[in-house]
Amino acid sequence: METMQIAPARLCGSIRVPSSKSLAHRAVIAASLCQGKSVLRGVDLNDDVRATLAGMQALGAQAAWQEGRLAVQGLHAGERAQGDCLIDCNESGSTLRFLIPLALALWGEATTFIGRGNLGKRPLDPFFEIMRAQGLPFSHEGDPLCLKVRGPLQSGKFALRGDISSQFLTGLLFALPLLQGDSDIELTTPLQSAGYVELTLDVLRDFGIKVVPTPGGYHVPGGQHYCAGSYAVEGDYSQAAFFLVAGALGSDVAVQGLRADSHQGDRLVMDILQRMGAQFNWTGDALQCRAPQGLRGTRIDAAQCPDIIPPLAVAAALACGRTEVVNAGRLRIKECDRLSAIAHELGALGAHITEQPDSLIIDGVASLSGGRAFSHQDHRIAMMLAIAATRCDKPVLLQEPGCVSKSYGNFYEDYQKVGGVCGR
Ligand SMILES: O=C(O)C1=C[C@@H](OP(=O)(O)O)[C@@H](O)[C@H](O)C1
Ligand SMILES: C=C(OP(=O)(O)O)C(=O)O
Repeated sequence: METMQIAPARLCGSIRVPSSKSLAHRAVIAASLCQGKSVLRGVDLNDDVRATLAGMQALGAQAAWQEGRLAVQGLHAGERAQGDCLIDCNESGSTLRFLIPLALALWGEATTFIGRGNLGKRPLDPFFEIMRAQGLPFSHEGDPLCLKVRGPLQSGKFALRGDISSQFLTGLLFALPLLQGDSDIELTTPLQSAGYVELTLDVLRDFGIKVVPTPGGYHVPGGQHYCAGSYAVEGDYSQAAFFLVAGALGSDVAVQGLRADSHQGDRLVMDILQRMGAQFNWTGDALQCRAPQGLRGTRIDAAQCPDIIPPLAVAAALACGRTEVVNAGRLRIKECDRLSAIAHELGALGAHITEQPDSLIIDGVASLSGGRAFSHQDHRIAMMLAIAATRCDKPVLLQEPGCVSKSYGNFYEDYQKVGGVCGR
């Protein structure tokens, strides 16, 4: 097992966060569905976005790098190669759940989705229900993932749960405009991770697609065409959260590349850290977080912002008093059981965390001790532990650090650039 030693060190300097993984997935998909050529600026080709790009290429899109920009030639319906299609999602839930409805809508033959890690164990039931209701054949093995599906998906009424993953809704919103008839999606349970659906609607609008929100869901006119254009992917708040938390814990890091008016749901990291006593300061596009009086515990609702809970747990572990992270059960169905991983791994470093079925109770301590900790092969757990190391008394010995490539391939380079001390 590979181990990285991360020595305690206060971070100091400025970093440019990678572009938003969520927006990059969406831009690549939308551009791939256009009839012409689109140019995407600022795409960070992490493992997940690479899987989405390769998946859209398997469905018939073409892509090439031109002077640091990604030129995407959309797929032409009816001109695709015939035969079965194989899509390797690697460990990306977004790729899998965004591309299943597209494969059903676009590909006449069978499509096989494969993947690794935890992906085969993450839920797909809302799509299974739709395929059953429409009489579409499918077969599924979870360990490792091997899902075979076959369209054609028909327009119409879709009843969809909103409280498992918003990614099912995003997948349908990409595919339904391509069908001949109109569709209506009715959410049968309240939508969680709703900010991600806002990002989907933003990108759809940018590529000329109309979706009409209705009281209980969405009306999606059929027969629409994605319009090619140029699109710039903004910086990622989910990744910035790690360095903003480091700032709140005494480091001096400026985070560049974020939009102050972003629609990313993980912008909530600023509101939550502010509630804990942190202050934010923008200088141009550089954002800095400080907490001169220290942090205090608070109540954090994870329902709309699951991805920022790992860094916020580090902030809470070192805050004064108790933090409750509630509505957090869905963290168990990510790349690992994140609720359990946060409690165990920060606990191994000296944090006081009690894990409950749907929540974490975190009682702040003055400092962490350091020691051996495991990433669970989950990028956000690895980055969480690196940020915790900035406030440990002794080094953190991080097992399996390489998983950061899922979303932030240069994480350790950036970490070292601002004075972090780590080596294999
Ligand atoms: O649509 C997206 O880009 C994402 C949605 C969220 O998933 P859930 O909707 O399953 O919470 C989030 O956790 C994931 O990292 C990215
Ligand atoms: C859960 C994540 O991504 P996905 O669902 O796309 O695998 C993540 O990036 O934390």
